[in-house]
Amino acid sequence: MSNQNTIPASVAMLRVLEAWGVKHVYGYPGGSFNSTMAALDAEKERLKYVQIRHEQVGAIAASADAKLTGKIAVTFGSAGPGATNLLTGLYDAREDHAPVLALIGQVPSTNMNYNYFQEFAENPMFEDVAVYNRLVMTPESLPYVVDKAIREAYKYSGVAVVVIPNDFGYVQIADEPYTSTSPSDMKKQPLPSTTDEEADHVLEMIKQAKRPVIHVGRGIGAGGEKLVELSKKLQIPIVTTGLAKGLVRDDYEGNLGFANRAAMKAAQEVFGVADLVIALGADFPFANLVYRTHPFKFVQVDIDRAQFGRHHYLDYGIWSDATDFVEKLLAHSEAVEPTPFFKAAVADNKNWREYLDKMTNRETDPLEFEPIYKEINRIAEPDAIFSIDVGDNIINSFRYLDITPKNKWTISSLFATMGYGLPGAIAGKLSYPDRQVFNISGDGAFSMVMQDLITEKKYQLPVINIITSNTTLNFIKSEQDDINMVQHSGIDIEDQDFAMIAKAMGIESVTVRKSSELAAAFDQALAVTKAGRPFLIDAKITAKRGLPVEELEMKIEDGKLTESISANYNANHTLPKADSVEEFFAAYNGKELKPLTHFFDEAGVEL
Ligand SMILES: CC(=O)OP(=O)(O)O
Repeated sequence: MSNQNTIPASVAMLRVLEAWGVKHVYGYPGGSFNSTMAALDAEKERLKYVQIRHEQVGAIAASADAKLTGKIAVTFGSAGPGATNLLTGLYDAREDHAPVLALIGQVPSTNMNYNYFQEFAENPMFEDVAVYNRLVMTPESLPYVVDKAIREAYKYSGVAVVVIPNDFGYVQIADEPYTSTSPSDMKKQPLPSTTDEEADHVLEMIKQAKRPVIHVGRGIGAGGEKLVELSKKLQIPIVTTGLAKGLVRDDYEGNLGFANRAAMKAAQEVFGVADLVIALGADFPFANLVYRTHPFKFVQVDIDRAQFGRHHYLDYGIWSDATDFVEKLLAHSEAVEPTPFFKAAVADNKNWREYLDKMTNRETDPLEFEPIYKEINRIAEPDAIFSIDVGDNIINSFRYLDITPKNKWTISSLFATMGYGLPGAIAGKLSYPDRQVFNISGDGAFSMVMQDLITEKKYQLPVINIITSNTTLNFIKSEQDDINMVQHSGIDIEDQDFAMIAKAMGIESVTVRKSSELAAAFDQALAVTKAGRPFLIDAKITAKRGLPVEELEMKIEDGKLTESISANYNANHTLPKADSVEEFFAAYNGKELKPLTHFFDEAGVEL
């Protein structure tokens, strides 16, 4: 090595990240991470260190970054609490299949196994969350292990963990590239496709069905328009999973939206009468609730055969890319005459979407949540990025936010990590500095991470933060309602003046209490963020529940459809009582809403 240039092992490691196109890393320093901190300083022209104020925020930001970009995102924490604080964000990444690299500080190798300050066996803790989980054993292997970790994170769309004894980072090693990234690394795997026989088999099943429904997930990718074509051609309504929102355009009359808890009425009702469900690139975590309500034939199309039968026993499984499946069905099928069932589904959908429009256009004093979404939609640019926190905003944004494939939006879908909105928005703005970014958070979720508003200030990230604040964990309150808890418990939270908190951090802000104040607040948010500064709107809303369409139950017996409200709903002591479906709708401002039975009768659907 004598006549060869050398560099610190930690610098060699960061150069591996740079070679993989990493532009920033999220973390907070600690003594056991100082060799990497020194390297981050040395490499600061090429790799930005983003100083978050809690490791959990860094790990969630990395998860959101990877979900938004599809590329490896990096976070770090030092030994002990720095490492343990990362876990929640790393699980978030694991559950949503995001490639994330976590660099973990460890005490110097010379002190390991002496119960040294902040020392603990870190790898066992990360065993469950990680697809790759290694302790670096020599300084020379540090950059290699990190390169391998990135490859594994990409391969398995998961979390790779590298634990680094601090002293190794200081050791001079040969100045070599340590990675050989090439365009091939980013090549997409060839996707499985649908055979002619499979397409014909499913078309035959569709012909035999009276009420087929397509349940599409994000596996449809860019194939939304093709799916719309198929839906029209075969007269099959589309129900989406939450994550497929925006992939099939909302203004298509046959797109009923999503079923179950965060649901649209027509989707819930039509799903409730389906006799054939085609799950298309969909991993639906509420399948146990929705798929098991009544018998139907089930076709599953997925690029991962290991998913077959995961949510429902299969009548027919096709190992295929979703869009390829749609294209094959288009090529093999003849157009179907308009069917009464499809007509009824479309009319039901129209009735519901008109109700949603009405709800956003109302004047409300005190403020209710729906008009806020009207304002967001008004000022949102066509390619805006939305980071939405866990809680009612998930349901409400599914229902009320206008999203097209030009937008990006990110949520914590399977892990449902409260405190996701703010870190997600930080990631959005760092990775897409030219795009408008919204953070939409409830007061409970926001206050779990609000110290990191200062990060928006520090890096001048012009995020529009909207805090829907009702001093209640409203989503959890609904869950308590749904199990008829006699007394709500633990869901009241103290009011906080978030606008004042923002101001104390040097961030401009405003408090809104009625809908007539919204337009001015959102205009101000637009002006301030266009000038390159973050803004916060503290929207003091009521703690009302949106119409819980998941309480609607369909039954077909003796050739007759009946629709009712679940017995559970009416046993509830806190929600508005309703003796009929019509009364139920009226209790939620929906006098004009009609049950599916009405649309079946109108269209002459024969059962
Ligand atoms: C988790 C939760 O209940 O959040 P929200 O109050 O925003 O619905």
